[in-house]
Amino acid sequence: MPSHRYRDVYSRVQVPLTDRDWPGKRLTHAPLWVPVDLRDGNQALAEPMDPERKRRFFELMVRMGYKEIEVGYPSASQTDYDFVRLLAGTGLAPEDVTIVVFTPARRDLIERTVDSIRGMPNPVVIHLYTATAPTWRDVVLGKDRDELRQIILDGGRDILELAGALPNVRFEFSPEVFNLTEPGYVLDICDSMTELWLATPERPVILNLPATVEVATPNVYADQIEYMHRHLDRRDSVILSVHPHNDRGTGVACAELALLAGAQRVEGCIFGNGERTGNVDIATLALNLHAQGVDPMVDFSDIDEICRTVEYCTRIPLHERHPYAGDLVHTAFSGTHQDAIRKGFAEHRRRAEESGVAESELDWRVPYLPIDPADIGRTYDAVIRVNSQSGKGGIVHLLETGYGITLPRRLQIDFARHVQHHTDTTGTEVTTAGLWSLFRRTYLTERSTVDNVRLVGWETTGGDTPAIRITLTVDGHERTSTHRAADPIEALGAAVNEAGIPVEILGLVQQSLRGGDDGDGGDGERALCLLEYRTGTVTGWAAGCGDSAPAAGMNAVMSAVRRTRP
Ligand SMILES: CC(=O)SCCNC(=O)CCNC(=O)[C@H](O)C(C)(C)COP(=O)(O)OP(=O)(O)OC[C@H]1O[C@@H](n2cnc3c(N)ncnc32)[C@H](O)[C@@H]1OP(=O)(O)O
Ligand SMILES: CC(C)C(=O)C(=O)O
Ligand SMILES: [Mg+2]
Repeated sequence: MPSHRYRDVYSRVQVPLTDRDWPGKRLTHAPLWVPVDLRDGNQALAEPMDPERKRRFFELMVRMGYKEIEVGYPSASQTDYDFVRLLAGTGLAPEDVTIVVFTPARRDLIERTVDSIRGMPNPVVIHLYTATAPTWRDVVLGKDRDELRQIILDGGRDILELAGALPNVRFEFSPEVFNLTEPGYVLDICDSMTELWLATPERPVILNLPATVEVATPNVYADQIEYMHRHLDRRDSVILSVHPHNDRGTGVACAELALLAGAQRVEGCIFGNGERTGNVDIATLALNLHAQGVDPMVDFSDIDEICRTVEYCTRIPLHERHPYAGDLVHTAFSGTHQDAIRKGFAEHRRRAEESGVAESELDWRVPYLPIDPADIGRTYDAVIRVNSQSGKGGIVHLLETGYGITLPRRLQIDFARHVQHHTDTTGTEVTTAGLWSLFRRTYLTERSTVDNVRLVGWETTGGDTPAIRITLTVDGHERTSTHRAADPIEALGAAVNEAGIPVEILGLVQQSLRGGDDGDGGDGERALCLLEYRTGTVTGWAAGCGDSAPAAGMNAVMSAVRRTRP
């Protein structure tokens, strides 16, 4: 790799701190969130959102409880301008939602931006940006440090002149590429802006410090933010905001460390759409807080609705492994994880019963699931799925949740071998219904075509000492025998032994069958008998279904008989 072409961040920008407080800090409350999906996210789409998509996205963010939303770059396109006008002219934005509009430092574009917000009943933030880093100054803008400072201050003055008197308007400044800008230079510009805009605690100025292109490990960004936090003038009149991108895949970490370092506000996109590798994902950030016991102050209780809307509006599908929200992130395929999750669920239910606290309110400690999927509106249906990586725990979980069957441990081990063979052979996942069907094919052989032993019928005979009469056909010959037995299952066992079939019943478990995907065990069967038997030195398992426990038991014995005869 031609890695020599790149320089480490320390030789590109001075990292201003040698001692720092942020490593000892903790996240204890949610920051101010500002979704920028309708501006930064939107400008990164191959097909920017049409008005209907913008509106749907906006309504979603309002429903979720965001109180400050960047809605567009009104001087960039008619769609963006019209959307801001729509908000100004309708009650689409609740009165407690602040509308942010974005503009470069160019008077004509600032004028258009201020035009767009006229009559807006909501609080408004006008967000001015200009890149400040050396490469941008030299290569893009062709300005030296002083000239650029002048452009920014001129832009700030234009905004003040055109919108300063509007009582509902506040100001935001972003030194784009803050993370590659000399700390002293960017600090001076930021202080000049808060002075120009007369920042006060009552009308604070937002200073938003972007990692426009992520270039360093998150600790470097945290140092840069802490430096600003410590040195900014009028600190109590500044809302310190961060805006990480995700070029190194560490946008979330940058935002979290920046919050430790003194940031109060985070701009990003729900699920992290945005230029290149995206803006920081504010859904992940919020749910990270939730998973630490901190209320994110945004409602993610219907994550599927959020996913559907974001996917529709951006036309970008969410990855199946996307933190918290992907289709597979609450699913375990691997055996030991499934085993742990199943035990965790059982412990959770038990603790809820014992404590009288609702399962949805109880402390969460199910292994491998960082949060309860139910918190974000997911069911437990897909938590465990079975393939060749799975073990008995997962298989048992699916049969338990799908059909209400609890397999005895030795049968779990026996059946897991059959499932393993099946999944290894097919190379595919097996569903709950598929497991049940495999279980039936393996253990319920009462309807086998190899029908050389059949139970014709049985009845209880009266008298002082009741007995049970069993009629069988064995290899085409009918034979009837009477047995003093506690129940018909024991009698049938004795009858088959007398017929020369050496099946010894070692034990049996009766269970009720609950509806699975196909409604019940099959053919209206409501009872299941699981039976362990021995023939010679070999032990095995058989099962029988029926509309009653005795019927299921008799069928289980016949399954065992047939399993011993080829
Ligand atoms: C990191 C970010 O996300 S920043 C936001 C980026 N978003 C967008 O660019 C989306 C919307 N942008 C647009 O629609 C257009 O770029 C417009 C309407 C703003 C401007 O369009 P145009 O006038 O055609 O200019 P163009 O797109 O080529 O922009 C480059 C010009 O803007 C200047 N410029 C770039 N940023 C800024 C800024 N913040 N303030 C002032 N001027 C700037 C450049 O120096 C360049 O000027 P030059 O033409 O004199 O060399
Ligand atoms: C806040 C602006 C300038 C931005 O989107 C960025 O720097 O990434
Ligand atoms: Mg950005």
